Amino acid sequence: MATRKAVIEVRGLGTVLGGQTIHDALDLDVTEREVLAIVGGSGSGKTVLLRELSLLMEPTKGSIRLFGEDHRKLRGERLRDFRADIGIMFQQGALFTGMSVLENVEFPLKEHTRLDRSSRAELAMIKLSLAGFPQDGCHKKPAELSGGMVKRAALARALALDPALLFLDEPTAGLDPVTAAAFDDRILELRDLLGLTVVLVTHDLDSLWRISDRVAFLARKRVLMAASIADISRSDETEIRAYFQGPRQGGRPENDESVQGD
Ligand SMILES: Nc1ncnc2c1ncn2[C@@H]1O[C@H](COP(=O)(O)OP(=O)(O)OP(=O)(O)O)[C@@H](O)[C@H]1O
Repeated sequence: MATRKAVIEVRGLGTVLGGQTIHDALDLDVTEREVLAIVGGSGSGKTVLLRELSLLMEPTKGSIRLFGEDHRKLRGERLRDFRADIGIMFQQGALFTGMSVLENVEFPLKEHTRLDRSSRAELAMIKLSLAGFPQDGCHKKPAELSGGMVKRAALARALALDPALLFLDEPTAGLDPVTAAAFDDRILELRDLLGLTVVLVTHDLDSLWRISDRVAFLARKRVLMAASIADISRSDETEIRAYFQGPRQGGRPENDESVQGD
């Protein structure tokens, strides 16, 4: 099988925020069409890492190569182009509350393309449909939507510019298990259909088993281990054991056949 290209290569990343070291000498690779989940205890720096990988925040040290390009060389127009190739779904959806769902999904198209209004609306409807958002709800405001619908609208907006790379911050948080599983399945379908590379932060163990190809476990300010969820959950590292065998996790069978390898 042909080797897959690296989409993200992180080397020696360091982050200091408010005098506190969050990451130190952190390395991570993500390959094309991979679903990589970032996990770790609260405050281990998952969201900060996601923001750095998605070019929303500059690390203090080290390099992030995206599609082979060093983030430090991305400026002005080039940075704008790169940002357009990245879809981000924030934790609470981060939809504009004063706009309808359709206007929210149209927004990036308005910012980054010269499409006219009707073409924008047409494309936005396609993205909403890809995200599984019901057509008849597209004129609703975010406050009128259920949690699951907010996530789907936010996903549609993240897909607006046909990104190659999709970042999801706790996509299933706050969803009931059935809605969460349906959302996970949608992510996998989109990965296959659109050839996306997906990086997500999650605390949802069901999601980890269902969709991740690999899991990067953050502890001691770095990626302590990056491997399949089956391997990670069997690790002897103290932090990993504590995380997966904590009182709320329940554990998983040794040979869970629903798990798909690389
Ligand atoms: N803008 C900021 N300024 C100062 N400190 C920050 C800033 N953003 C995050 N931090 C700190 O960085 C650390 C890591 O935060 P982060 O949100 O990445 O953690 P996390 O692993 O995503 O946690 P959780 O699972 O609880 O969401 C925390 O101690 C947080 O207080």
